[in-house]
Amino acid sequence: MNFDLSHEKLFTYLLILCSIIISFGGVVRTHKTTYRACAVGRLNMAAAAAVVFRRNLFPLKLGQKACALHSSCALRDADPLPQASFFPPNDATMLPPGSFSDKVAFVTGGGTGLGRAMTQGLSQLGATCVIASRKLEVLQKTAEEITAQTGNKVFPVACDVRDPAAVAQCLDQMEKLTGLPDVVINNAAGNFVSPSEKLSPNGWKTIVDIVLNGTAFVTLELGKRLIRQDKGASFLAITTIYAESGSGFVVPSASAKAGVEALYKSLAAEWGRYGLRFNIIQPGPIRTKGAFSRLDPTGAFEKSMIGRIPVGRLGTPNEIKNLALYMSSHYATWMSGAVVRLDGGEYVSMAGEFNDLRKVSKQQWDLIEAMIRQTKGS
Ligand SMILES: CCCCC/C=C\C/C=C\C/C=C\C=C\C(=O)SCCNC(=O)CCNC(=O)[C@H](O)C(C)(C)COP(=O)(O)OP(=O)(O)OC[C@H]1O[C@@H](n2cnc3c(N)ncnc32)[C@H](O)[C@@H]1OP(=O)(O)O
Ligand SMILES: NC(=O)C1=CN([C@@H]2O[C@H](COP(=O)(O)OP(=O)(O)OC[C@H]3O[C@@H](n4cnc5c(N)ncnc54)[C@H](OP(=O)(O)O)[C@@H]3O)[C@@H](O)[C@H]2O)C=CC1
Repeated sequence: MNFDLSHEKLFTYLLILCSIIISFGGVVRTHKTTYRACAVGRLNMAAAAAVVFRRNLFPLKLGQKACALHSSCALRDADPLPQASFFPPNDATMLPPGSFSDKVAFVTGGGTGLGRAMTQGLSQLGATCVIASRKLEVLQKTAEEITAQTGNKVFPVACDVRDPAAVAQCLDQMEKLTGLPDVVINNAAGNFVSPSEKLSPNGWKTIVDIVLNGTAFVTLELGKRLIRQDKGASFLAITTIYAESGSGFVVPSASAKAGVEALYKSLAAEWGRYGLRFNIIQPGPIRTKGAFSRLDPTGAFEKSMIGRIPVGRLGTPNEIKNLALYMSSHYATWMSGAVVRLDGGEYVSMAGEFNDLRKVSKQQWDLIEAMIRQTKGS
């Protein structure tokens, strides 16, 4: 019998064995690294298997704790590249105080991640905010925390944007609480990575319903009400850089986000006459629990993702906040139909045919140049 076991395979099998031991609650030492299973019960096995998967793709640093697939664990934090020190994020709120005094802002998905950061910024600059999503407790907690910080009211309203009747009810509630908004941010989304051949019709529908139909229901219903009251407003949609390129493994999201961009560009053209502006932000990767737990649950891809961002780091929620505040403010009244990419250069970095030549060393360049110069004729 031919046992073709390379060192690499043996190591993998050893790790799988370790992961099984971990799943029974143990602590295992391999290669001077201590892995403590961060999950309990049934999640133990999945977490440990994820560690094995990740380790085989991108080795963990010695001493780094494995923490995959469990909500009680902090998200992993892959190191930025050296050039990131040139580009530190500036999290301070950029616009002058009072920029949104007497304004009302409506933010979908405002309880978590980027939506929460944008709500915090709007509130800090004087806006009264209404945040809407499915989980009322999450919204309530965020609303209390922000109000305590800024002194301005944040109203939580439960709403599943997939349901047009629920959207109408939510807007009725907002009208009673605050009146119609001056600023609307369509930020709610759903997503998960999956090979397209594994997608069920309901998997497809769920994402398209949240992202495209949800944005359309909110935007059309609010637009009609604003038009009836002859009130102007700024609409902003949060899409993604792959809305433009498309992307495998997130096909429903890519399709729905592209639809959102078409919706917003179309309405910018049609509804300017009613005092309504429509703009789009395409963020690159920003570590939020919502996104990373569904798009890189093992943490295997974070390092390579950072590697292709010219600025050498992920974005921060506050960087999106500052751009969103500007685009929604009275400083940006001439901006409509705009699509602004904020991604540390990731999109162009992935697009350029020759960009992998960044990996070529100085000595290799000398060699390459010499070879090219030696070539005569064609
Ligand atoms: C190269 C690697 C790159 C790594 C990238 C890392 C970082 C990120 C970088 C860039 C990010 C760019 C864009 C990000 C866009 C985003 O939108 S991020 C925001 C993500 N946030 C959320 O998704 C929050 C809300 N999400 C949810 O509530 C749920 O995840 C869900 C969207 C599934 C909706 O929940 P619910 O309504 O409860 O649906 P169900 O659980 O009932 O599921 C509905 C159907 O979908 C199927 N399904 C669910 N998960 C999967 C899966 N993982 N794979 C395949 N199918 C799935 C489920 O089975 C249901 O279908 P059936 O009824 O079974 O047929
Ligand atoms: N983080 C990133 O790297 C990137 C994010 N984006 C975009 O940024 C936006 C925010 O994402 P992020 O903050 O990272 O992730 P989150 O998961 O934190 O945000 C998504 C929000 O949408 C809400 N939501 C989901 N489904 C529904 C629904 N059916 N009805 C109402 N609300 C819903 C969720 O609240 P609840 O569960 O209470 O309903 C949640 O607050 C999204 O549009 C996303 O596509 C784009 C590119 C990169």
